[in-house]
Amino acid sequence: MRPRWLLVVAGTGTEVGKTWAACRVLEQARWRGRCVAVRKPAQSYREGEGLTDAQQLGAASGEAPQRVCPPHRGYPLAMAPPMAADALGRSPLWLDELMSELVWPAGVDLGVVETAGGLYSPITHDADNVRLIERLAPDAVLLVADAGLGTLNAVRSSLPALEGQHVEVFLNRFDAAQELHRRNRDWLLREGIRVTTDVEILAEMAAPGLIPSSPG
Ligand SMILES: C[C@@H]1NC(=O)N[C@@H]1CCCCCC(=O)O
Repeated sequence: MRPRWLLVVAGTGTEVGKTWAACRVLEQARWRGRCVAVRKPAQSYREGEGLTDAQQLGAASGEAPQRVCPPHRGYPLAMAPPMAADALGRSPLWLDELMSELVWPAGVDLGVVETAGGLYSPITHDADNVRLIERLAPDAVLLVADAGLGTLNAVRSSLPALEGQHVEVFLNRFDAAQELHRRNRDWLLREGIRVTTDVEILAEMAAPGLIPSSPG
């Protein structure tokens, strides 16, 4: 059963803070009494280096990590998941299989899918995250980018890959005291890009369908 609102959390690259942002969205929606669920179709990680993405996301959504990412889709090697599968001698990943494993419980208000790596990073042997997002046909995409130097290129080169999607850009690690951060935000806004730097309103931005319209 499809969630009422399906949000993809994608990134301009790896380690820009996708998991952190996804956790904040899930927590905010839960605080508002919404039923949430999160999926990471495949993940790779450095073994012994803290919590995996699925563990962090599960803590935020209240789900077991193995429901967030099936254990056979977890690769203890920091590479794109299909590359890690090759390197570990495990079977190849196919988009159709990942899609069929994405199962949602009934009655979910907000379903979040977190991608792995940047938009053009391969997620399976036959697809990158752009294709995964096309197949998911989400209600919105939260594109997470770092707020510092390189932001303009990272955001502007990612957006064409998301043509046709409703995109909200979140500038992570934004520091209003830094002129570069402020100017990056203003530059993107001036180009008509929807940008937020405020983590407190992330869920409202990324999932406006969660806020019930007032009667009358
Ligand atoms: C280690 C990170 N964890 C995860 O699940 N995905 C990241 C992997 C990023 C792969 C980037 C491949 C590339 O674009 O070169």
